[in-house]
This record gives sequence, C-alpha cells and structure tokens, in this order.
Amino acid sequence: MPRAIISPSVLASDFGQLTAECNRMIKGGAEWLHMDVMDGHFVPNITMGAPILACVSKGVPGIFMDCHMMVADPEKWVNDIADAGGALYCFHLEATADPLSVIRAIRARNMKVGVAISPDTPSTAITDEVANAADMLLVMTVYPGRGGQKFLDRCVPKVAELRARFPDKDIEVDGGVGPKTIDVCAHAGSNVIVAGTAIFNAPNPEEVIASLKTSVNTAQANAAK
Ligand SMILES: O=C(CO)[C@@H](O)[C@H](O)COP(=O)(O)O
Repeated sequence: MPRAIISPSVLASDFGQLTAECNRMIKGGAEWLHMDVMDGHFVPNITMGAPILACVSKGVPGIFMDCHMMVADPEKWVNDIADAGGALYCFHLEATADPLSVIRAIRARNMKVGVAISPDTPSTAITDEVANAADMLLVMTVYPGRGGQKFLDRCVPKVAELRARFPDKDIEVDGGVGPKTIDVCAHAGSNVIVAGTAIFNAPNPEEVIASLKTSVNTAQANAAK
C-alpha cells in the first residue's frame, strides 16, 4: 500500500501568509502542499495561477506542489505549471476528451500525473489505460470550486473501487476531509489526504496533520492483517 501523505490545501489571505503557511505545514509534518488552481471556467471561482506558484516555489524550500488544476483546458497550462515548479499536475477527467494526450504532455515536463473525478463522475470513467498512465487518482468528496463544503459520503465507495483496481496507486481524497471524515476515507483505501478548513481552522494545525496521518497508517495496518 502506498505511504500516507498529507497535502494541506492552504488558506491564506495574502501572499506572505501563503508562503509562511506552506513553510509551517512542512515543518508540521505535511509531505505535500495542495495548490488549488481555479480558472473561472471549469469552476466558477478564480484562485491562483503559475506566477503565484512560481513565487511560492521560491519562498518555500523543498515544497512538493500538488497542483489541482480545476481548469477547462488542462493541456494549456502544463508548461506554465512545470516552469513554476509544479511537482504533480492533477487535471479533471471531465475537462478533456483526450486524457492520454494531457498525460503525455505532463510526462514530457517531468511532473507526476494526477487524474481527478468530480462527485458525479463514476470511478469506471477512469479506464485502466488512463489509471495505469497516472501516478495518482483524486476522488473529489465535494463539488470542486471552494473550500469549506460538507463532505459527500456517497463518493467514498469510489475510493474503495479504485483501491481494489489499483492497489499501488496514490489515491487522494479532497473536500470536507478532517478528523470526523478521515476514517471512512482511509478505510476505503485513500492514502493522500487533502484538508483545508480542518487544518487551518484548528487551534493546532500540526496536531490535525499528525492525526490524519495516524488514521491512514492505522487503516493500512488493519487492512494488512
Ligand atoms: O479543491 C477544493 C475544493 O474545490 C479543495 O481543495 C478544498 O479547498 C479543500 O478545502 P476543505 O474542503 O478541506 O475546506
């Protein structure tokens, strides 16, 4: 089973705070930082793009930027995100008719590949060919577009279905994940955990990171028995 990875989705109101929080998360035990790129087309909101990520990359030594591309034309941004220091480029299956071409473009820039599905997309939409060409599969547990939404339990079976098909892939969950919802995700087989509100609204974010990781490790140990 792949290792537990915590990828905080950083909430910040200015750039200085963004880099400071990223540095704090890494010191606090986070392996990755989840960077939500929204384009105002695939989702209604606009967040940040490659220029901001390039600054973060310079201001946060050792950062692994897990770039969640909530964008309408995923192939278009591959070079910019690679130049900005993106380590993993995760695009939405719903946003392209040719996922293998997007994957080839990402590989050509030496980034890891993630493929995301929104709540209404079945796990079977991820074909074996696409999954085997990817490093990570992301099951959204809220509708993409903003943080702070309620976790959708009905998405959890998709995690279990993908884990059964792909025992060695990283499987990420994102949206409404925190201490109250981590156990079902971990039990279903997710090993990469994104959390925004649950970490940043907590009095001690480092404790939440540690407890999310413990939940994944415990679920993995139980599954191995
Ligand atoms: O991409 C998204 C939502 O579109 C997520 O990354 C959220 O931003 C995570 O925040 P919480 O749901 O954990 O508050």
